[in-house]
Order: sequence, then C-alpha cells, then structure tokens
Amino acid sequence: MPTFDSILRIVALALDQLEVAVCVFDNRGRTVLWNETFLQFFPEHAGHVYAGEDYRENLRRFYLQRLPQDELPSMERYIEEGVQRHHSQQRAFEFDHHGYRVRVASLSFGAFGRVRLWRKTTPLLTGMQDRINPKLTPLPGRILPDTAMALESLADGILMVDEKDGTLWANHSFLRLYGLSDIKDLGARRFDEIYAAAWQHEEPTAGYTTGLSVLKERQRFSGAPYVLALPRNRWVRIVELRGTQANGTSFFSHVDITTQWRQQEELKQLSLHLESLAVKDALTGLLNRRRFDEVLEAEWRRAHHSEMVLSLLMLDVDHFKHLNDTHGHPFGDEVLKRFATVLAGRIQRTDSLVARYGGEEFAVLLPGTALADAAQLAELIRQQVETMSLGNEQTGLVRITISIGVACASDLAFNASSSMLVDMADRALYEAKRKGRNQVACS
Ligand SMILES: Nc1nc2c(ncn2[C@@H]2O[C@H](COP(=O)(O)OP(=O)(O)OP(=O)(O)O)[C@@H](O)[C@H]2O)c(=O)[nH]1
Repeated sequence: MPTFDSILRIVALALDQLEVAVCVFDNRGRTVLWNETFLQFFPEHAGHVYAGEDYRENLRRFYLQRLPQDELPSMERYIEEGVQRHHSQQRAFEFDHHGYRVRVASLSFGAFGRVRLWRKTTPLLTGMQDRINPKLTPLPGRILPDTAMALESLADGILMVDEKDGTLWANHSFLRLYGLSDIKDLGARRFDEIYAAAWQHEEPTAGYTTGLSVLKERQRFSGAPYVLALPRNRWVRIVELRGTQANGTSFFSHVDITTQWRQQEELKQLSLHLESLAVKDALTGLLNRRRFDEVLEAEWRRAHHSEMVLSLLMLDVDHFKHLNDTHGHPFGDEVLKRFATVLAGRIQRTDSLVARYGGEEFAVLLPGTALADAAQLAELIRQQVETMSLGNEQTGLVRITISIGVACASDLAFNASSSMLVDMADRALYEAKRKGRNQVACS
C-alpha cells in the first residue's frame, strides 16, 4: 500500500507534466512539499524553501520581491492577510505575475492541511472584454455592456432568463460552474435543462435525483435559496430574483458552496461519532451505563403510562477476577467482548437494550416482556455462554459461566422508581451467585 506521502509526491510530479504548480502545507501552515513548476512560477523560492517552512516566510519572500519600495511598510499586513486567505480560501482567484496571469486554487484536506495549486491562464479580463464585445458576442437587448462587465467581475455565477424561463445571458462563472465553455452552448435553454446537461456524462447520484425534484418544486414558488448537487461531489446554492423587471426578466445567482458543504458534512460525521462515543462503551461497543440509565428512566415511565410490562436482566461473569488473575487482563477484555457479542446477537428486538453496566456486569432491558419470558431468555443466554469455547495458545481452552438476576417492573409498587427495578434484579443476581453461580434467579 503506497504511503500518503508517496502518493502526494507522484501527484506533484504529474502536475509538473501539466505545468501546474503545487505546494502542500500541513494544518499549521508549514510547507510539506512542492514541485518543479512551483519553483519556475516563483523563482524567488528556489534554493530557499524547505520542508517545515512557515507559509509566512513563503509570503514574505514573495512580497519582498514584488512590492514597490513605498508599499514595503505595509508588507507585514499583507502577509497577515495572505495567511488568513490561505486558511479560508474557498474559491479560485487570479493575479498578475511576471507578465502573465495566474489562477490559484486552495483546498483543505480537513485535519491534514491544505494544498495550493497555480496555473497560468488567459487573462480573464481580455476574455471578458471579448465576451462583452457586441461585435463578437451580441448581448441581449436587455443587458447593457457596463452591466455585463460588472456581472462578469463576480465570482458567483449569474444567469438571466426571460419570462418563459429561457436563458438570455450568463456570466463566465456560471458557465464554468456548469462545465460550459461558451455562452453559445447555452442557447435559450431553461435552467433545469442546463442542470440535467451538466450531469449528462456522469453517474447519477442520489444528490442529482434530489436536485431534479428540488427544481420541479421551485417552479411553484420562488425566493428562498436552495442547494443543488453538481457532479463530482460539488454543491451550489441558488438564489432567484424572479420577474421583478417589467419585461419579466429574472436573475439567478449561483454560489459554489462545495467547501462549506463538505466541511459541514465532516462536522456532521464528527458530531455523530462524538455522540456515539458519549453513549457507547469503548471496549465492547455496547451502550454504556449513562445511556442505560437514560433509557431505563424513559422505559420505566412508558411502562407505567401504558401499563406495559418491563423486565430487566442483570448478568455477571462468574469468577472473573480469577480469570483475569490467571490469564491476564487483556484476555479478560477479550472475554468481555465475546460475551457482549453473544448478548447483542441474542437481543435483536429494536425496543430492547443491551448495555455494559460496569466492570464485568451487563444489563438487558426488555420492554413488553413479562418475568417468565425474561427468565426463559436469560436461561438461553446462560446455556449459550456455558458452551462457548474461548482461549488461545497461551491459555488453552477456557470456559466461562455467568449468573443472571431477573426482575419485572409489574412486581413493584406503582410509586416505585426505576432504580428499584435495578436493585431488585441485582438482588436476584446476588441470589444466583449465592446459590453456586452459573444460574438464573428471579426476584
Ligand atoms: N479484564 C477486565 N477486567 C475487568 C474489567 N472491569 C472490571 N474487571 C475486573 O473484574 C473483576 C470483578 O471481580 P469481582 O467483582 O470480585 O467478581 P468475580 O471475580 O467475577 O466473582 P463473582 O462475581 O463473585 O463470580 C475485578 O477483578 C475487576 O478488576 C475490564 O474492563 N476488563
């Protein structure tokens, strides 16, 4: 399996062949690697840049070389702003450099850091002036050259449609967003057709299907922003300004929100993960005591409210201390994991709950199950554990047994509390231990 580092190096070499400069930074803004094209674009770094160098130093060399004398006092501020841009840049921008124009993109790798890419490009403004030159590309009667120029300067996509939703005009950013190279490719198509065309050569995803239905829904009302999925996991937020002009022209602004969207998704995943850490036991993956207490309380109230039965099993591995002392703590952990798997496999009903109550003690909450059925289930678990083979080369064959205490809420007074159910099951468990272990006792 190639390492992350070796993959980065190969990609950097491949980008050299495309004449794209690359420089990778870690999450603290320190330089990790760069390619030959980077040094050609920015010769001031050749022989100076080194792995681990702060991005600030990179910027300082850039500005020292480039700033006129009278702007040098502002250099530190420029560097700070550059660092801010480096951390927050979401969409590509362009700047003049050594007589040509460079387009620069910066992408976050989440926790790892950032990659910056530069490529030489046709001067945007020249392209733009061609586009709004009425002799080359006639503008629709409803748009003035100055307005077109202003809209071209926006990083967001702008689409203008007539009263029948047919395209009148779109700016350069809009064309790029939807993979179009020329405004003539748009024709007088409606936006839903442009959207479908952007997906034409792509494998349709759930995001695309949702996008189509969002667009249908949009035909009925307008105003609120909405989000559409684009191919290759990109996302766009659209705001419409419909029919405010006497002639029925509507404007749509299209903002590429891919970076924020992905960050939001990462945060969602992270918070789900954190939530699951907060309620799960790290060793066995079962719910932890905290979650058990919450669910027990809720089920207890539900059982009282709807006069349902509610049973509880408390299960404890017999002579577990001896097992730990004989075969070691790690083996004890393995036993707990195996036992947890048996319990999770047995308790399949979605309203039931299996938790690690603490140490080698486990709890199973069974809403809607009466004492006799709970005891029967406990007996099946006891038998399954008794016949389970455990062990490894060092320990040889090991067998374990468990004791189980069973209690049912209907045996408690109406004004009792949920903790009394636990006490009752615990007392039954103690009774099972006292009578010689490897057995089920009911309260
Ligand atoms: N390996 C391992 N051991 C644990 C863990 N949590 C608690 N223990 C051990 O479990 C043992 C429980 O011992 P005791 O409460 O004396 O009970 P026992 O030896 O199982 O005896 P009886 O319950 O009376 O059958 C203690 O030695 C704890 O250190 C754990 O996560 N992993």
